[in-house]
Amino acid sequence: MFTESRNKLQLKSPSSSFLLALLPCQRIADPLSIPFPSRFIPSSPNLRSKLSRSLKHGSNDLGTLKLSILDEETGRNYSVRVRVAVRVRPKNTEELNSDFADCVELQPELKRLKLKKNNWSLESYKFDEVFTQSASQRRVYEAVAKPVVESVLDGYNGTVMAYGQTGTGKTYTVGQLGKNDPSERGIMVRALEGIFANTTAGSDTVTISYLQLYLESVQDLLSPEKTNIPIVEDPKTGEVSLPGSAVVQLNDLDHFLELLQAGEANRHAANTKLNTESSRSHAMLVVHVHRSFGGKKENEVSSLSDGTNDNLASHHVPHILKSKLLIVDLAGSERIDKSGIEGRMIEETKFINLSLTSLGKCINALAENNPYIPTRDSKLTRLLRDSFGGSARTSLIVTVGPSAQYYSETASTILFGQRAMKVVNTVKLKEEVDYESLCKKLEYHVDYLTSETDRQQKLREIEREQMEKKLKEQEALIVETKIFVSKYEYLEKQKNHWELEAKKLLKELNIQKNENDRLSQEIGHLEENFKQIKQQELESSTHQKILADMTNTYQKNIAELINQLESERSHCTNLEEQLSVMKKSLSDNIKSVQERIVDDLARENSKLNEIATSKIQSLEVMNRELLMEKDFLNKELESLKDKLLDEERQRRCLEGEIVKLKKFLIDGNAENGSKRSHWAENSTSSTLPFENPSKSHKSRESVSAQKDTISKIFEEVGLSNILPLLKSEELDVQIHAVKVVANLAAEDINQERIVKEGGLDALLILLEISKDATVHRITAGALANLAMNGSNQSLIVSKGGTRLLANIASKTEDPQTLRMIAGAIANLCGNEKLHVMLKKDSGIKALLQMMKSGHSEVIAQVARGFANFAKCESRGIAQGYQKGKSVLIEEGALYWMITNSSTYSASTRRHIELALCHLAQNEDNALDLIRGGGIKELIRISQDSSKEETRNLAKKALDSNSSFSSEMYTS
Ligand SMILES: Nc1ncnc2c1ncn2[C@@H]1O[C@H](COP(=O)(O)OP(=O)(O)OP(=O)(O)O)[C@@H](O)[C@H]1O
Repeated sequence: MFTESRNKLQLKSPSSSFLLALLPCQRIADPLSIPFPSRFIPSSPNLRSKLSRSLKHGSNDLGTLKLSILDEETGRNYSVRVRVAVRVRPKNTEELNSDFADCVELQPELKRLKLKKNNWSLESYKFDEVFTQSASQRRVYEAVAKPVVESVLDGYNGTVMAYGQTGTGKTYTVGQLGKNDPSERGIMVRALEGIFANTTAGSDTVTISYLQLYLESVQDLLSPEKTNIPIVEDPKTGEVSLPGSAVVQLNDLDHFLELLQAGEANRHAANTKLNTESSRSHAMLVVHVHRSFGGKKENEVSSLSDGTNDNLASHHVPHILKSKLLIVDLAGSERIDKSGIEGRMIEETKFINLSLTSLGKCINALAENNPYIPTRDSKLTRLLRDSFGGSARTSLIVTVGPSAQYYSETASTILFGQRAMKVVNTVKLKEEVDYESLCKKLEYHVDYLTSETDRQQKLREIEREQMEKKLKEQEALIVETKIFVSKYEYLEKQKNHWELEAKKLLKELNIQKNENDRLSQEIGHLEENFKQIKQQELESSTHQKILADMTNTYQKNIAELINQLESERSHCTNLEEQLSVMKKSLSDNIKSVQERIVDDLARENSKLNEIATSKIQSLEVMNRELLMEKDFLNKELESLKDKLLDEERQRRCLEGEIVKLKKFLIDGNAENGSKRSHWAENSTSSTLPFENPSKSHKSRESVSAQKDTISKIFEEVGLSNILPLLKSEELDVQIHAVKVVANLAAEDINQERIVKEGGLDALLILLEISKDATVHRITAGALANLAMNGSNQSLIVSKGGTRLLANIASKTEDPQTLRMIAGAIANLCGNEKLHVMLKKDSGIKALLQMMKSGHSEVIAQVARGFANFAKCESRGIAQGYQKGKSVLIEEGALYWMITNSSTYSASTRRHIELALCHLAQNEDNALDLIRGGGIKELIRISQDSSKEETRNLAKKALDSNSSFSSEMYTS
């Protein structure tokens, strides 16, 4: 349960980075309408210096304390004034029964305390916060100590200290355990609660030491046998440490409560006239916080990676933040005569008053910019050296009693507080690179690339084997084709053979014909002979008988011959018939054989031709492909080898840079340290470091050189190496990579470059495929940042960015993600060329949907989007290239705007008012505005709006729009 709550708190923090990132675009819409979140640092140099100035000149609001966390030069070291609050203790029984009137009067709303000397003399003092007698312990913690604790979690040293006359409530304010009633818990317990809630067990460590300064001897309250512990000042950093004291690593809050109670029991206390439990020593709780970031451990999302500083976190370099929180419960100053003490207690009081006097002297010297600060006069001032005029962020609470009986003590406490308000510290971030984690990360990356190259090589091997197999198949096909060709040649031969056979038959037929002709001629001769014989018969009647016999013989011969002829004829006819049958069958045979052969041959031929051609072609193609593939594979192999060499080179280069950076940091520390020691050595004759322009300039140069080196490393790692990490299978790496890209995208100069190098595409793919809510939130933030750049806007929309953002918005309820998405779409609404696409890709619908989330920051972005959209539309109407009813009205946004124009925060209200006024400039929107009650709103805006420009816009619409005039006249 406990770990869970710690993680939950951590997850909130990264989102705040995008508040900063969104600012430049919001500035375009309406610079004064942007609310400052508590951890927000303005990016505008003017605004920053304005705020810084106002704080230096005594802005007395502890609520705005966080705004002073700005370094106009580096964002890492910065000057901040000691913050002072005053708390008045409720009257005790003695005071309630006494005749003394009150000498203090509070004006909490003005943060003023009036001190009445008598009825005629009254002086008024302004503090950063004043707490009345009824102020709760929680409120005191939140206003005084919480900002310091947050700063400690961010890597800066901090001090919270209570000062006041004895019995005025210092221990109550600081050290109260609240065992039975947690609402009574003092600053120490609440501070540790805050630290535990924002650190991760395992990767972060929290250790404490608890000490008291008694009779100028430092004694360990956790190990009381240790007395006279030496105070050691680091000659390089000036940091104070107590090497002999017990340092206990805390497990949880209960562990701390046990230690605190044990320590309290060892503290010197006594019963005096002014306080039955008067502390006779100054108690100091020292809390050391070490936080690791960017390493291999999970759940490391840090409250620090909020992009407010250009620190190692924003470069995704593993690093450790080391900071120290000092909580001091001073012993009370007292007048020996009034407190009624005696014996050893007089001695104690003298020591207490002496140390407090020397603290007062140091504060006076610092407040008056005195070059000599007498820190060595007492152990108390040596212990607190870093808290006043040093590098810690300090909050002081001064406690006073109400009674006029202690007027002079109260006045002295008030003056102490007033002087402390003039002291300015220069807080410094204590950040170290976690080289071990960084090296591990790089080694992991190299391993990954090596295994990836091996895998690619194996894939190429498999592909090559497959190609060889295909080649073998093609060779088998060629063999098959050759068989087909030889079959074709065999058929060709068959065809020739049958043609020769047909010619032979034709020859035989001709011979038979000639024989027939010869027989016909012979018959003709015989008939001629018969006619001659008959002639002779007529000429010689005597020879008739002979002739008759001869005739008979001849007739017989003729008949025989005729028979013979007949038989020859019939034989001939038979032969002719046979011949014709043969001829026919032969011609049929020849024809069919010829046809079949020709068909077969043609078919086979074309088939074989086709097969052969296609095989040859495919073989050629395959051959070419194989050659190309071989070339490609060779090139791939070469480029992979090159890549590997590049990676190796880059790794070596980074290692070199790390060594350089390490050296640089060591040198830088040494330089800072020597400066510090120089100041320490010369503190009697020189001014304070933050006030010496030349010294502070040097320190700025050193920090900016560090920053340059880190930027250089980043340059060398390069976007091209970071963008592939967006595709990492390791979610942690993916989240860190997208965070780096989002942070880079917050800078104007990076926005076009990220898109050019493929960052936009990578982010859109991530948004589409990732299922992780954190990735969605940071990616949407990165897109919101990129959408600030005009030339990126159309690319985001044309690549489907609006549709993806609308899709995520429809699936999430996380207000931070919705705020990023609404911010991105709001930026796109400021580009009139994209309005049609925004409507088409459901961008306007998504805004309307998100407004239902009810979350004020989301609604503020939605309202800004509507204002941007309406403003562009009204400009288009005025310039004549746009007409018709507003898309916002068509999509149904008007009713919400009219009914909510006076319900939300001031900035949201101003956006809605602006949107309504722009809509009212268009005649085509008039009817909808009238029907929806818009006239009433416009009249209200024209009178009440906090912005003159908006009031004038409303008046202009009401005056110039005839529909409004006639409607107003009628009603
Ligand atoms: N704001 C307060 N509300 C209720 N009781 C208070 C408050 N401030 C102080 N007291 C009570 O007043 C008494 C004196 O307070 P406390 O011991 O904290 O004073 P102190 O300044 O630490 O004194 P000393 O310097 O002598 O140690 C205590 O009984 C304490 O409970």
